[in-house]
Amino acid sequence: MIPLRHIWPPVLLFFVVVAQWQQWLSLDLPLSTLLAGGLAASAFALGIFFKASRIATAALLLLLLLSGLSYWGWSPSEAELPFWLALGALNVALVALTRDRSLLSFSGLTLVLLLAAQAAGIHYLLGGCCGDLLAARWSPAAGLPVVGTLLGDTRLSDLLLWSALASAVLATLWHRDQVSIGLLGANALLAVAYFGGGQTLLLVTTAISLLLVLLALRTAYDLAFRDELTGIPSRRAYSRYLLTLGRNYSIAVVDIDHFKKLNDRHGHQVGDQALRMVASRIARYGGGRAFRYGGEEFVVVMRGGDPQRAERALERMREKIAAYPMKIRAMGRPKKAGGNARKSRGQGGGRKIRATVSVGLASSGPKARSPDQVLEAADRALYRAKRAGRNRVCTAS
Ligand SMILES: Nc1nc2c(ncn2[C@@H]2O[C@H](COP(=O)(O)OP(=O)(O)OP(=O)(O)O)[C@@H](O)[C@H]2O)c(=O)[nH]1
Repeated sequence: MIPLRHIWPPVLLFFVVVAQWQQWLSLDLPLSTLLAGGLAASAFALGIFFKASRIATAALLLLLLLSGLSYWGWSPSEAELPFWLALGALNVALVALTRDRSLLSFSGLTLVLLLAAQAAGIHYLLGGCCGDLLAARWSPAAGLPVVGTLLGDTRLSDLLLWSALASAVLATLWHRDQVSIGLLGANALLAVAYFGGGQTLLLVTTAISLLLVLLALRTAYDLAFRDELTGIPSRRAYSRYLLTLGRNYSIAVVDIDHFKKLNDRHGHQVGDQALRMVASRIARYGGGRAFRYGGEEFVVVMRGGDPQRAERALERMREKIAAYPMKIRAMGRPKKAGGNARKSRGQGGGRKIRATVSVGLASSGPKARSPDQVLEAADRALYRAKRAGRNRVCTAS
């Protein structure tokens, strides 16, 4: 039986689409509104499917804004609109600071409920006791000569917007990933609507919806084609890349030497650290497109049939890896811990170790025509490099 959580995103999407369609027929909504709504709904559904709660929540906020403006007849005043835009931007930025999880989990649903309660509560307060707050102006830097002139009078919504932008920058520095950069972009676009007023709103919401869809697709691409540990393209990406090759190319197989020993001596975490270090150097100096083929094995594909050039690049890469003193952050638990495993944890942090690689290189030609044959020849060359003492590059004859 299909679990419930797999059913409700398409059902929700279906209702959103039907609602759009009905609205289109009955109210003659402009195509631009339908486009913005459709894109936001797609970003929401994709965010749910890929457990990208940051994208899904931002899309949900956008859907709420669009639904309010198009279906529920909400028409905020000139003082209200900037406030809601700035509050929306702050919420997007705060969500950008969180870690991705499923929006259908307990914490994800709690987040959605909190956002809904916040919107309802603030709407109620603005309609009742606190509407004057929107028009209030402060001079937070009064008395400070230069800063005071720069900041001038500040509204509540200004404060919210600056806090939103600062939080979005913080989220980008914290996560250093494309989703947080994308959400910073969404915040910048909201700032455009904030300063541009109601006329820019539809254009901005469409642009943000499109941005969220692209971010969701990029997330899906990375899930499929990027190696999670090292961040470089995976074996699946390698298979795809082969489809783009012409007649002349070289393939190198790179294998870390005595990696089992490194794992046993220093623990799996240090092994992972070494894999990341080696992967980044292969990607940088390998002279072609680098992929993690599996385990401690990498593949570099070089276009053009110049084996000498390929060999020079690989030789330089090998030297760079061998010369790099890798600082052990904190020693993990060795596999063969023996006695007290706890004692060994946390030791060795700050110590430096070095890893070396062996490389087998082969190029396309009369002997090896298909990529599989070239890879096989590179594998045999790698075997020779290992037998000859490791930490070297061998070329297929
Ligand atoms: N830390 C870590 N280890 C891995 C990973 N994938 C594979 N390994 C380890 O890589 C090791 C591969 O060992 P071997 O194939 O025997 O090769 P080796 O010790 O490098 O020996 P040579 O290739 O002959 O120099 C095994 O111990 C695997 O457990 C990973 O993602 N992380």
